[in-house]
Amino acid sequence: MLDELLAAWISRQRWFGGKGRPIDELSIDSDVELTPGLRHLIVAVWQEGSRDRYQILLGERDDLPDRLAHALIGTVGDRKLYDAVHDSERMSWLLDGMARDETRSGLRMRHVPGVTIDTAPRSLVLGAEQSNTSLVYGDAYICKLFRRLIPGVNPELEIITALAARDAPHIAQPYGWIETDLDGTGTTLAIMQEFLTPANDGWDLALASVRDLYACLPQVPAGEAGGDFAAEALRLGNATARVHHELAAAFPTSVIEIHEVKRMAEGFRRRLGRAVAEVPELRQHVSAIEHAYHQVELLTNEVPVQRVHGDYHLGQVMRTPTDWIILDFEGEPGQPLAERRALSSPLRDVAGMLRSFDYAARHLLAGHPEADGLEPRAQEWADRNRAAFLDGYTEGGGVITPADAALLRAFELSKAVYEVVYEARNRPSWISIPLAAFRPRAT
Ligand SMILES: Nc1ncnc2c1ncn2[C@@H]1O[C@H](COP(=O)(O)OP(=O)(O)O)[C@@H](O)[C@H]1O
Ligand SMILES: O=P(O)(O)O[C@H]1O[C@H](CO)[C@@H](O[C@H]2O[C@H](CO)[C@@H](O)[C@H](O)[C@H]2O)[C@H](O)[C@H]1O
Repeated sequence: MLDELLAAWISRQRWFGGKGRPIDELSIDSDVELTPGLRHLIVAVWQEGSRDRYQILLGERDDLPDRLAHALIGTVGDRKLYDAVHDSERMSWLLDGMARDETRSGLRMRHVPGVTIDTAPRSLVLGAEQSNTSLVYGDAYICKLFRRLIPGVNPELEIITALAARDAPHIAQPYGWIETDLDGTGTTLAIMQEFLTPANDGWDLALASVRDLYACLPQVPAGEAGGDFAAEALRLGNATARVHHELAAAFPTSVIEIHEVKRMAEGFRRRLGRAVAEVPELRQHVSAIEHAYHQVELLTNEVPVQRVHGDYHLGQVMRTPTDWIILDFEGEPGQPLAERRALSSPLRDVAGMLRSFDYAARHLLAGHPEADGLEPRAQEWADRNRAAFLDGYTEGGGVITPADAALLRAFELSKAVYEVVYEARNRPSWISIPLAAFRPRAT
């Protein structure tokens, strides 16, 4: 009964990674009471022979107040069951637990040594388009609850604690975390960090700039439009290079020898093969993409690798009054943990952000009645900000040599392939944005 209710509910959640595929079965792997009226569930969702596990904080009440009506999952007996992340009373329990380093029903709640947690703030669920669920406590903390669980320490926790220990700039301070054992392995369930305020998401800032440019009549060059973003793109490039430097200092680094570079191209091809099988629109671009991947096989230099961000885009960076802060070092949601923690070329992150400038420029064109006329403006905005970001990256000490062009292009295309699948699953009306990346271009 509960499993059926959860299966129907989970498939509608923004953070559910298996959208677009029917759920064959949902089973409850663990169900523990944390405190009266609050249960922690780990459920296994079976789809087309594969299993993903998710965590759910399940609230139970006899009556559901109006403020929680939208969180209702269903009624079992005379109890209302609901998504407890929306219940600030129950969510105080997590904050208290981290403040006191408590362990309850197998959940270990911890704070970063030396930090004192204020337990007074009440939580609100952040309304962001997310692969997880974030609770904001007052204007002090943001606690990200990972929805899809993968056994092991989350790379984001690993990275931000290592960078904070080095007093690295451009990160949000970590304050606490929650973990449990999954398949016998300590597994991160949540991470709590400093809540940045006032601060603006890079995506929102970039879109404001693009809107300004489109609205600017008579048309002026992007650099002369009111909301030009290039100075910010430059600063962001600079911050990115500094964080790459810190990551290289905090974790081991290595190189991919020339004879192994071929394997990188094979990795790109495997992802392409899987993507084409899922999204047939990609098929017509395969030979152009393959051509770019082949250039990687012709590289004659070894490739330096290190820990990287892994899913770098404008939605992962925030501008505070003083600086750019980089968030969400957990890699691409949906990839195996080993892949997300693997050393990679920092060019992968550079490529991710370059793609994001294209996204910001093109996102307002999808469905726009004047899309054709605005297309050159979109290209101009993207080119200008991509170039500024690259300048900032090298100014900040990042290394991009002429020989890196082939690898950077391959990373960009591989990211676009990932994005096509991501959009097909999550936002089909956006799919034209990453598909535009496969058109021939000058740079
Ligand atoms: N430390 C923070 N301070 C303020 N806002 C934050 C912070 N961390 C994340 N956010 C907001 O939450 C959004 C989603 O966060 P993110 O870590 O990218 O989650 P997800 O991995 O689920 O996408 C960000 O785009 C940003 O708007
Ligand atoms: O932020 P997440 O870790 O959940 O990342 C996933 O979702 C992103 C969308 O929210 C997605 O990013 C794509 O869309 C962005 C605009 O919404 C754009 O800035 C990015 O360049 C583009 O890749 C990301 O790929 C996905 O992993």
